[in-house]
Amino acid sequence: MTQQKHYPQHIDLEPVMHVEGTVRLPGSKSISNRTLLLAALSEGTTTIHDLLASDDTMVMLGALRSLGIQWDEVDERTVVVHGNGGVLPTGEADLFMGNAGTAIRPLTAALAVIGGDYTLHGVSRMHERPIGDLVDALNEIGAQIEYTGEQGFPPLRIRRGHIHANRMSVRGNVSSQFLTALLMAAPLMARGHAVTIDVVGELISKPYIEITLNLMRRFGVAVEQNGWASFTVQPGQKYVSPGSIHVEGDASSASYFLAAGAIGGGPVRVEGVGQDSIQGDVRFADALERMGAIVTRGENWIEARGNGVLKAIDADFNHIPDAAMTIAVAALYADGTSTLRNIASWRVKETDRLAAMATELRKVGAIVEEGADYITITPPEELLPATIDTYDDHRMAMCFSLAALDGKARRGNAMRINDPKCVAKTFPDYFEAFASIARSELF
Ligand SMILES: O=C(O)C1=C[C@@H](OP(=O)(O)O)[C@@H](O)[C@H](O)C1
Ligand SMILES: C=C(OP(=O)(O)O)C(=O)O
Repeated sequence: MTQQKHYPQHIDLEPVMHVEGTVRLPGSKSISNRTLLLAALSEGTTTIHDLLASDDTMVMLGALRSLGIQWDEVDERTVVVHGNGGVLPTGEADLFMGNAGTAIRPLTAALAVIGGDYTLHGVSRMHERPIGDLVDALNEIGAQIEYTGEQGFPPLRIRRGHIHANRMSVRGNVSSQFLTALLMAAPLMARGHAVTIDVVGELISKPYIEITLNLMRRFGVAVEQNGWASFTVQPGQKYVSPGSIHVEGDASSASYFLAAGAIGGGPVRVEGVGQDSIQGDVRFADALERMGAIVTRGENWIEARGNGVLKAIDADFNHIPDAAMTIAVAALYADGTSTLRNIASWRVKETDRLAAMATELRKVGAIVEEGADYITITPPEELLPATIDTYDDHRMAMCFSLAALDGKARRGNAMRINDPKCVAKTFPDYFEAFASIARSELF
C-alpha cells in the first residue's frame, strides 16, 4: 500500500489504430473505502481482498491508523483490518484526506457521532468541495463541527457533541456522499431507539446509495428504505465483520477500456466486474450499447467492440456521473451531436468538470455548449492534435487518453496529456493498462 510511482510531466500518446485485449481492473474505490471504514467500525477482524491501492484508499488507511485502528498489509491488494466495535482508540487526530470524497464525508459523520477532537483537511481543491449539507445535518442532531476555513467547506474541526437523533434530515442534491455518510454512522446513533434519515429535495447519484446499503448489510446492518425519501436503522444492530470480503473491480475505471473497445475496434474485455456488480457505473455499458457498440457480459467480465461509427446520444446521466465523462469523450467519435444531461454535480468534483471538459474538448476541435447542468458535444471532422490539461482530475487524464484512438486520422500527431500523475487518485497504473490494449499499427 505504500508504493510510489514515478510519472513524467506529460505523456505523449501516439495515434492508436486499433485496440484489443483484456484488462484486469483495480478494485472499486467506492467499495474499498466503504469497506475499510465499516471493517474498522465493526466487531472482529476483516480480510479485504482486491482492495484498491491508490491515493484515495491510502488516505483512508492513513486516517484509520491515526485513529488507532490496527490493520496489516498482507500484500498490495490484501489488508486485514482489526475492527474496534465502534470505539476509537485515539481520541485526538489530525487527518489528511487528500481529495477523497469517499474518505472525508463518511469519516466526518462517524467521528462526529463517536466524539473526540479531530481535524480533517485535504488538498486545496478539497477545501473548495462542499460539505455544508452534511455538517448542517450532523450539527442539527447535536454534533460539534466547526469550519476552520471557509463556511461550508473543509477543513473541519470536530469535537465531542451530544448526539440525540431519532430523526434527522439531509439534502441530497449536491452529493449523495452526505447521505452515505449518515447511513454508515446511523447504527452508532441507534442506541436503544430507531434512527430515521429523511432526504430533503432531490437525491442525486442514487446507485451509490445502493452500494452503501449493500455493504452495510454485509456487515450485519439492515436499513429500511422508504423509496429514496427516508431510511431507517432499527436499534440493536451493530457492525459485525463478515470475516473476509472481496472488492469488485472498479466499474468507473472499466469505462475507459470499454469505450476504447467501442471506438477502436476491440474487442476489449475488462475483468473484475460483471453483470451482477453492485456498482451503478456498470450501466455505462448500456449507454455504450445505445451508441451502437456491441457489449457482452459475464459474471465477472464485460466486453465491448465497435460496430461501425458510434451513434450520438442524448440522455440523462445523473445515475452515473463519473462514467459519464467517458461518454463525453466517446462523443468525439459519434455521428452527430450528443447531449449529456443532469450532471450539475460535475462542477463540485475534482475540478469543475463541466468547464474543464468543455475547454479540453474544444482543443481537439469539438463544438461544445456548456450549460449549468448539461453539455452538448458536436465532433469535428478530424480530431486536432492537442495538449490536454487535466486539472489534477484523474478522470480528465483517463478519458482524454481515448482521444488518441485514431478513428479519425490525426496525421501522425501525438495527443499530449499533461500531469498524468493525477491518475493515482484511483488508478495508478492506468497508462500501462491503456498501452497494453493499444496497437499503433493496423493488422
Ligand atoms: O459514494 C461514492 O462512492 C461516490 C459518489 C459519487 O459522488 P456524488 O454523490 O457526489 O455524485 C461519485 O461521483 C464519487 O466518485 C463516488
Ligand atoms: C468524484 C470523484 O471522487 P470523490 O470520491 O472524491 O468524490 C471521482 O472519483 O470521480
